[in-house]
Amino acid sequence: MLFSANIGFLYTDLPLPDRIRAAKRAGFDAVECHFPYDVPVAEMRAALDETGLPMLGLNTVPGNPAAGDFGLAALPDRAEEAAAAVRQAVEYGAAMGAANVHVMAGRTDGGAAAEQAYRATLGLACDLAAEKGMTVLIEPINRRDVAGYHLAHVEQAAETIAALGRDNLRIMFDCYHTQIMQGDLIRRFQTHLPLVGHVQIAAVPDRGEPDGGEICFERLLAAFATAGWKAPVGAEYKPRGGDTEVGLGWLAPLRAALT
Ligand SMILES: O=C(O)C(=O)[C@@H](O)CO
Ligand SMILES: [Mg+2]
Repeated sequence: MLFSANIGFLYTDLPLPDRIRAAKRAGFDAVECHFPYDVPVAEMRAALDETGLPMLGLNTVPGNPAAGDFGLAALPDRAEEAAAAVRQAVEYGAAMGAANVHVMAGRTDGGAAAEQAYRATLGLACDLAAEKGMTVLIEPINRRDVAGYHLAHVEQAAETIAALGRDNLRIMFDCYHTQIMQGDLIRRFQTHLPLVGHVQIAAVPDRGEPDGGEICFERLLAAFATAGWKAPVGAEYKPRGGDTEVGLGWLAPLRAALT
């Protein structure tokens, strides 16, 4: 099993390009990020070239987090901002060599207008991403952490993907969020595997290192591998002690157990 360091949550004491270098030293096979936009893309590219790590993805900007925004794509009255966020993410992502762009939906009332806006933004994202050979990801996010998030269930993501009928639209299967909202992770993953573009893990409920809580990662990821998952799994957790290096004791044993 291969692992990707999510440098949005890991190594947060370092500048982003140095987080890529730290991930390489720690033995990760890939990296992924959240919002790299303040860093000149050439600096990200240089760290990726130097380490040889693939960049799996980045997020569209969330809007104004201080005002409670957690994405824009499904907000009917923010369509222009959502489109600009998509253009920015595809452009930056392509320059960095990223494989995927995660388009963040935002908090909505869950009504038809929101889903219509969401599909319109995703259609644009798929068109732009296709020109760069990139895939668009949509991620069901738990509503305990992000109340009102438009996309919270894997089946809803599958419905949206079916409605759009695009080849480059996939699910970000984040086991942390889906365990909280729905559970039944192994069956749900097997059922939706053809639609899954990326997998992420963290302990539940504390979102710490994947070495405890209510998920047995060894058995979960063994089942994912048996189902056919070969791409890296994203380590998207918040180190419990704050120090990423100190908390990395989970990586080698989990990798060894899965080989
Ligand atoms: O919160 C998550 O889970 C994510 O994967 C992020 O991309 C959202 O910021
Ligand atoms: Mg995630």
